[in-house]
Amino acid sequence: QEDNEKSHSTSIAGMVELLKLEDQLVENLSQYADELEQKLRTVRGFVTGMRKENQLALNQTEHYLANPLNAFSLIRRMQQDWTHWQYYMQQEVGLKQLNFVKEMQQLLPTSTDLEEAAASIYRIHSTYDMKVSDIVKGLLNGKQYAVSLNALDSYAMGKYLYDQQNFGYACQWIFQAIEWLKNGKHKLPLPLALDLSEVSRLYAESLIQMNRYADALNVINSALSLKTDKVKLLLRKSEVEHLIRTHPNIAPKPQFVKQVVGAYEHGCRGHFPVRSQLHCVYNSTNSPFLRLAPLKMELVGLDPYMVLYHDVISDKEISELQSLAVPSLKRATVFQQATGRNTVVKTRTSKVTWLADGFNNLTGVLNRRVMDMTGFNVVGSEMLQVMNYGLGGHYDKHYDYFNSSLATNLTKMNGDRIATVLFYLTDVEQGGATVFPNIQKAVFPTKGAAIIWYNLKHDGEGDQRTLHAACPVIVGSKWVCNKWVRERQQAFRRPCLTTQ
Ligand SMILES: O=C(O)CCC(=O)C(=O)O
Ligand SMILES: [Fe+2]
Repeated sequence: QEDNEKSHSTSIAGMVELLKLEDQLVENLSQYADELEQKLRTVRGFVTGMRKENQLALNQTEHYLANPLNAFSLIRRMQQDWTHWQYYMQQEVGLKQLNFVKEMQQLLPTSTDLEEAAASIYRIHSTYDMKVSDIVKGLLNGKQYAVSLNALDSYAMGKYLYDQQNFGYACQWIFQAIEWLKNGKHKLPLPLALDLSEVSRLYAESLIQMNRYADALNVINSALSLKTDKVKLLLRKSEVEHLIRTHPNIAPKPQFVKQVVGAYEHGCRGHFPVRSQLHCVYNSTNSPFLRLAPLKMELVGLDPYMVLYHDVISDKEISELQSLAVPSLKRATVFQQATGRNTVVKTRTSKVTWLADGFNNLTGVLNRRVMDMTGFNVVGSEMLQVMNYGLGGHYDKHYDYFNSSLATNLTKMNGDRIATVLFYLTDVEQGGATVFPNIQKAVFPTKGAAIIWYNLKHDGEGDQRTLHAACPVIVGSKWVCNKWVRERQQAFRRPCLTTQ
């Protein structure tokens, strides 16, 4: 992915500018309609008058022309007026609006944006085991929304999956597009009209890819019975008939790539054992401050050490963090051991910004709170990272610690990431859990909470049980803020809670 790609779909907050742009484009099209209407009204007005005069004359031709005023006027208007009309008709209407649309093209989402958006819908679909027929109707993970997808949306999904050679799922989406088009109720307006024969052809191609030649032939035949462009269909039809003759006993390929439902998916779907609420305590010991203002702490696990604090960041602090972050959100990257560089990857779709410790009062306050919660010193740790997920936003399974044998200079200086502190800045309506598939723990975001875990074992080696992921968001704008606490400063601080 190019650096200049905006990656529109990877953050909900970042997509707000698209809505504003859409507003401008709709207003522009409305002005275009006004201009057309203005011209139309002028023309219609004249036609009425001209036709009246002309009809009057035609009913009594010689009598009409016998009058010198009529004769003169006829000559005059025929000599002059039609030249004016010719120029008037030639004048282009709405040039200004046309230029505006041309100018805005560079700000519109690219084909890469559309692919990413389609990949995200597919990710939601497969991670949560939904049905395409439900999704198009706005039924997401068992919850009905007043939203649906039209034929163009479904076709775009089908086309994307076809290009990904994911033919079984492509078929499901294309089928929905065909149903939509056949159901005459929803007619798409002309400039956007979808050609049913084109859609049927893609459906047939997907079936052919799955060796379902007879089904493909049925689709082609049914498309041929419609008033559509038939040439390509007829050509393909004879080829499919040939395939059927030459492969009479071919077995259809399995409709779907076998998807292993692993611990990760189970966690995302909320199928891990529920945490017992028994381990809820007030922490008033980590720092002198906590003696005055104890924090609600829920023990998630002892080994690896993992706690969930409730109500540790206020709504006011959250909105300040968000407004600080919005202007500088950039697509998140992941450090690649192979190249030693941070790179945009498909496995992490969100936008982030970093806030230096001394950025303002709030960053100072939050860093002190991290110290209170963890008992760790944050000097030499990483900056606060504020993150907003987008459409189907996720972060695939990963460790937060570095691979120590390939340590970077930064790691060497301040040590590895001994602990992760993850503030949840929003609730997430559906999806978006943080899951630890190796230890069967899942935490669903609650606004104001923060989860903390240790990434390293006592010997400083990475603890593989901390493998974790951010599940795809289904519905919601998920905001988090994290702090990676580095090892170097913590020589005497690691609390004795962990036993090893
Ligand atoms: O957003 C989440 O739930 C987890 C984020 C995460 O693991 C990370 O940013 O390293
Ligand atoms: Fe992480």
